[in-house]
Amino acid sequence: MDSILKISHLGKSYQNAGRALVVLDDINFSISPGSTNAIVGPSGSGKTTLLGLCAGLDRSTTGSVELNGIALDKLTEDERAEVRNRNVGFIFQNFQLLPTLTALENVMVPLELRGEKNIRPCALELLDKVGLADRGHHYPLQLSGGEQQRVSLARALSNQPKILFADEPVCYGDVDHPVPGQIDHWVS
Ligand SMILES: Nc1ncnc2c1ncn2[C@@H]1O[C@H](COP(=O)(O)OP(=O)(O)OP(=O)(O)O)[C@@H](O)[C@H]1O
Repeated sequence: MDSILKISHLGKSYQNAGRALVVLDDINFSISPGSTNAIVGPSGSGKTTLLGLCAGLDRSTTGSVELNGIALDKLTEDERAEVRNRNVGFIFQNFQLLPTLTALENVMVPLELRGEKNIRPCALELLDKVGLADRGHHYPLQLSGGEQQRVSLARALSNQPKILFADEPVCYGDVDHPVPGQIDHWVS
């Protein structure tokens, strides 16, 4: 496969109080398998919007997204969710951890939703990979920003994604715990 992600003539507008705000207009690029890529731009330029479209979290206004050979624009919401489930890991800018669940439980949620077995040891192994095996019983608010981000990374890796999207991945540095080498494609 030439590209794991192919974006063609992508556009996105939001409607605010009856007025259209054009955030993305005619965006074109491809991401090669095995590569690490960064999307860089000023605040408000549309990076989060673009990542959401690439990951199939949202629909574009114009153009197309092809993820791992699948044209997302032609799919229903449920079909897109299934494609995300099988292909995508996503680390949100604000991590989106569930505040009433512990770090371990947060990582267990997607495993449980997929009906997997042995979810506790599996989630513990993922937390171990990001250096947080001993913090599984902590709630998100009891963790630092970088630790919360690593819990979010562990959760994002739980479906062994083919492509990992990370919104603002460098706001917390951690040289001791780089992203595990199992990820083939990394977009941030
Ligand atoms: N759901 C929405 N409805 C209306 N406007 C939105 C929505 N989401 C984003 N926008 C607008 O789209 C623009 C791009 O937002 P986006 O979050 O993609 O930018 P960004 O480059 O990720 O910004 P930052 O670096 O500050 O996080 C902003 O002006 C924002 O106000």
